[in-house]
Amino acid sequence: MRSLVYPLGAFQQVVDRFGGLDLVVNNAGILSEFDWEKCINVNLISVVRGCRLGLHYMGKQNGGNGGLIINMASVAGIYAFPAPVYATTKAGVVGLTRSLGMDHKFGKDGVRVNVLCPSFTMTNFITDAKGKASEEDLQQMQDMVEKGGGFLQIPDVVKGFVKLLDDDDKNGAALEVTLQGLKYHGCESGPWEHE
Ligand SMILES: NC(=O)C1=CN([C@@H]2O[C@H](COP(=O)(O)OP(=O)(O)OC[C@H]3O[C@@H](n4cnc5c(N)ncnc54)[C@H](O)[C@@H]3O)[C@@H](O)[C@H]2O)C=CC1
Ligand SMILES: CCCCCC(=O)CC\C=C/C=C/C=C/[C@@H](O)[C@@H](O)CCCC(=O)O
Repeated sequence: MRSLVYPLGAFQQVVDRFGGLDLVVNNAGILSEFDWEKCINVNLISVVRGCRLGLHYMGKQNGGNGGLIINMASVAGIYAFPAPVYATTKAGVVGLTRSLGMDHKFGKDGVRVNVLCPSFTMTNFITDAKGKASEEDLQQMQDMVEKGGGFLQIPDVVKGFVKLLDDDDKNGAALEVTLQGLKYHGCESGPWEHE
């Protein structure tokens, strides 16, 4: 996903084979605090690229039928997190989603955009984390895991994903997934919205 060539080819292959596109999930993500530019490329720039391709192929203004984009961010994109660059990329994905989910954009392209923000989930991401951030920060993360009651399992995140598929009235919203359950972080209106 770090260049346009491959994803563009993949999107076009899907459209050619299935006659259209209904759902885009921008899932790829890494922890890489030392090679931080790689982290920004994979976690943020690639997600912008995936959203733009999804809007290109699904957008009604381009002859598409509308659709849904689900971006994978993290609770680290909402609250402070010991890996600052990783957190920055995830906060960027949350901001991107909220902005793409504005009503006037949906009115034009008919594409709903949401973001899933899980907490610590036991996947290869965790078992491969050693060396991707400082020992001190990784220890802080482990302390957070223990204070939070442990790791989510993949089915817990899937529940949040399915909720986003179903809730078609939450355009632009972020859905937080923790061991305490699912919680929407809506699109708080800005100061310009107030009378
Ligand atoms: N595991 C966790 O604790 C949490 C993970 N997330 C996010 O969930 C998403 C999925 O992560 P996991 O499944 O947990 O980790 P994972 O490491 O098991 O999966 C990440 C996937 O991204 C792919 N990927 C990495 N760089 C890529 C690139 N340049 N181009 C194409 N694909 C690439 C990898 O091949 C891998 O399949 C990530 O965005 C991650 O930041 C969010 C919150 C918590
Ligand atoms: C509260 C914010 C949670 C955000 C979680 C994420 O977005 C992804 C997690 C990012 C880094 C996690 C690193 C975890 C480090 C330690 O838990 C790890 O060293 C423990 C080793 C786990 C194992 O192999 O059993």
